[in-house]
Amino acid sequence: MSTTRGLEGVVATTSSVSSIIDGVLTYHGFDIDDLANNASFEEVIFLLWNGRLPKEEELKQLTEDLANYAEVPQGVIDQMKMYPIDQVHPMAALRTAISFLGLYDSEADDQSEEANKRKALKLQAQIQTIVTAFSRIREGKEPVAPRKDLGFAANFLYMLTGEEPDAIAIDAFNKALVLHADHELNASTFTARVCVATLSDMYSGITAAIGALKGPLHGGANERVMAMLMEIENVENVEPYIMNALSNKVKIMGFGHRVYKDGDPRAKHLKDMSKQLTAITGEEKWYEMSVKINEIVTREKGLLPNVDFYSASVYHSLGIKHDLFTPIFAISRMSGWIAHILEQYSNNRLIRPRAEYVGPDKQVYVPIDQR
Ligand SMILES: CC(=O)SCCNC(=O)CCNC(=O)[C@H](O)C(C)(C)COP(=O)(O)OP(=O)(O)OC[C@H]1O[C@@H](n2cnc3c(N)ncnc32)[C@H](O)[C@@H]1OP(=O)(O)O
Ligand SMILES: O=C([O-])CC(=O)C(=O)O
Repeated sequence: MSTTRGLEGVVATTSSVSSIIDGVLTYHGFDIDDLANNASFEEVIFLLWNGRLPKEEELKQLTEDLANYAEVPQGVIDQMKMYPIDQVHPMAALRTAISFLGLYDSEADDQSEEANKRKALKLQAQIQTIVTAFSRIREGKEPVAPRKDLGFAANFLYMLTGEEPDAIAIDAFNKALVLHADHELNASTFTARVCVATLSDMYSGITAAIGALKGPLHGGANERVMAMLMEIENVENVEPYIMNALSNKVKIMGFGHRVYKDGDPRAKHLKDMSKQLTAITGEEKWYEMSVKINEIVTREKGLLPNVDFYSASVYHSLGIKHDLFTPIFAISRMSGWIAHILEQYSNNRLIRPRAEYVGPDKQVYVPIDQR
């Protein structure tokens, strides 16, 4: 038996949801650059779930369905009010709330195509209601109900603040959602596929995926990038801070990638957005510091920024609390997780690799009083 640490380079499944080939990311064959510049997140959801772009009527229907399903059962809100708010990270809250949401769905274990389609819509619509409701509950505010006349990106910002967002914020948030929607067999998507390959239900698959996304080597890096920027404080401090971190073998969050070695194609979009948004807020220093960190880490380690690096200053500029950055990633990635779960169900086989045993051999049981 041979092993590959971290399964690097191992091809574990076929998929037609998204691809990374020669550093180019596509969703079902559409280049991410094309989608980031042109598509709404709703169009991307349709694309990931159906393998083609929607016609006008189909997009209208999906947008309406998402709005109609956006309200979460009151029990989920009431339960969130009982979380030990002071010590709960929003990703932990989200993981628990999504699992709890499954208890309210009488179709949770019905794996017919129609039931799975309804669950997909509910999960995609309700994840952002949960994230925004939790954010408000912990601030002692009542959740804001979703509005049927707002699109997906606008509804998130509206439910978070209770105020209608402006066009620039909606556009930026939409683009961020498009950029994060899917990414081949990343750790959380693989987790979701392993889970549902036992023929477990969609809520279990998504709950497992949220747990995997939460870690700092995956989606949890974006929040930590902002924490690093806050700690560094200004452009002058960047060089000594980063050099010191590197000499102490501290990983710089938002850099490096298992698959991309010549750069993450999503990062340039987020970098442009960071520049644009920090100019609007008058807090250009976050962009300038990010660029400087980028220069040093690339110069010293040859590492390039991944999707999590510039997204930090983008979300910060949109006025979003830093510990909501990873839940936002989950809101977007929900679309990809669901696409992969549906693909897994459609051609399922249990995922069960082997482990090469490296423990002791030929042990003999010794009664407890003789050990
Ligand atoms: C959405 C996403 O999930 S994108 C990734 C988000 N995660 C991060 O940004 C966290 C920081 N980055 C990392 O930890 C890694 O680059 C990963 C997890 C993304 C990829 O990891 P792997 O492919 O397993 O690379 P691995 O962790 O083995 O690193 C290889 C070498 O590069 C170094 N390295 C990799 N990333 C970094 C980094 N961000 N800062 C400093 N050094 C790094 C490692 O220390 C290691 O060096 P060594 O060989 O001297 O020990
Ligand atoms: O693909 C990965 O390993 C991580 C990543 O960039 C993502 O999930 O977007």
